[in-house]
Amino acid sequence: MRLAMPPDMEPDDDLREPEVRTWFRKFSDALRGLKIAFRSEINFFVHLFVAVIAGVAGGIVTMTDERWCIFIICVAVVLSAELFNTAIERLARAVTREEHPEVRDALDIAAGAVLVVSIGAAVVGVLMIGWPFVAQITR
Ligand SMILES: Nc1ncnc2c1ncn2[C@@H]1O[C@H](COP(=O)(O)OP(=O)(O)OP(=O)(O)O)[C@@H](O)[C@H]1O
Repeated sequence: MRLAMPPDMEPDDDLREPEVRTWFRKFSDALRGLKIAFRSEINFFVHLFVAVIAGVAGGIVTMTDERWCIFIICVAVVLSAELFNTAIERLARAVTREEHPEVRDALDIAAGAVLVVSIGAAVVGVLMIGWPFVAQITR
């Protein structure tokens, strides 16, 4: 079966070679995404600020390598969730600027994902850094 060609498509459009993207190009596109997200979302600075404070407190209580790994994974997971949330917000805005119940659900679900990992990371931070830090300074 031959599908009808969209009106804005030239006859040879579907025969063109797909663009070969180098690893350098993919990497620079990913860095561009990071830059856009960090510039447009205050949430990243809030997460980074909390991470820096926790990192300094972690340095004071002298954590083991394993604990540093858990700390780094927590920070990476929270920032990744925030990046996905930002990406979904951008897509939603591109799809429609009108009120839409399913867009609302999608945005709220994405925000819920950030909330879940943030609470998880906060609990890990309190158990692994907060309490040892308080114990050390009140000794
Ligand atoms: N097109 C839409 N239709 C229906 N509800 C929407 C729509 N756009 C946004 N909302 C609602 O408004 C909320 C905030 O959306 P917005 O994209 O402005 O997020 P934000 O204020 O930048 O949030 P965040 O702090 O997570 O980045 C969404 O969680 C959703 O409930």
